[in-house]
Amino acid sequence: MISRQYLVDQIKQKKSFLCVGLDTDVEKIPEFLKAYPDPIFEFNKRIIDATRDLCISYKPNAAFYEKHGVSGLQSLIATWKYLPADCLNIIDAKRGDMGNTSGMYAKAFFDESAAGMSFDAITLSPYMGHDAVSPYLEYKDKWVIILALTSSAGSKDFQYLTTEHGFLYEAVIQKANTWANADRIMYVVGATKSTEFTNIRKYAPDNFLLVPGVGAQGGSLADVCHYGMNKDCGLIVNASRSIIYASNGQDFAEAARAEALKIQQEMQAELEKAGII
Ligand SMILES: O=C(O)c1cc(=O)[nH]c(=O)n1[C@@H]1O[C@H](COP(=O)(O)O)[C@@H](O)[C@H]1O
Repeated sequence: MISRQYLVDQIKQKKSFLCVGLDTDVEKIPEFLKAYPDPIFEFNKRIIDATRDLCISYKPNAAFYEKHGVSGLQSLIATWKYLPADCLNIIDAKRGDMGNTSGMYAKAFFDESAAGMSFDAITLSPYMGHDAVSPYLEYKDKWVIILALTSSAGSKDFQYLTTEHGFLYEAVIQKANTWANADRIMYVVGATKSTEFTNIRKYAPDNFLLVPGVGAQGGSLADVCHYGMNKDCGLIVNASRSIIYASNGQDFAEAARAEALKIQQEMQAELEKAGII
């Protein structure tokens, strides 16, 4: 299991809290890779080889694989098998269904004997409540990552509705933190919402936060660190397109590395500034 302490140690060792998003779109990968039997896996493999020392996590987004049906599932399984064991490997599936069904999704992504994959963590929608999340938390060595305040424009439609516990996204965190095994819950907070991090930290002072939205979506890493970092860092910041599509030529893996290195160096400076390393 990737324990909380292991994650903190990895952050200190690699001087990074970067998660590379494997949102692998066949329309965007270099042409020459299409000659390989599994172009998606071939692309991911080279991205992983080029970035594994610079990041502490990878996050394949299930949609980019499911889109291709059976072959996409095969690419996802091959990618999972190749993901480095020292990284927190997240399946970004944003599932959330009633208990019985959630149990099936949990098996699919957590139990290798079912579909051939066993990710360390999964993203989940909290909308259907406790029974949508608890089947995943029953896996003692796994993390769940609950959508709290997303980076999307549509976050305003529901997440900012006011409840007796504050905004809905605040109510989500307060409630989920009361559930059994809540020590294995992380929350998604978009980098585009950096000023809200102070608020989020009131309810989730110690939880790790998965923060997408830097790079292509324009969120500021400096702001995320300023408002969201805790004493252990407590952040896993994802970038997908800005890294993996830095180039679509023969040099795509080197270009991805250069982009990841830029982010890692900024992260190192932030960790030093906070006295974490
Ligand atoms: O759960 C997520 O990872 C997620 C939540 C959110 O609020 N915003 C968000 O962008 N994401 C995911 O994070 C990734 C961001 O990709 P880029 O915008 O290309 O860096 C995509 O896979 C999104 O689906």
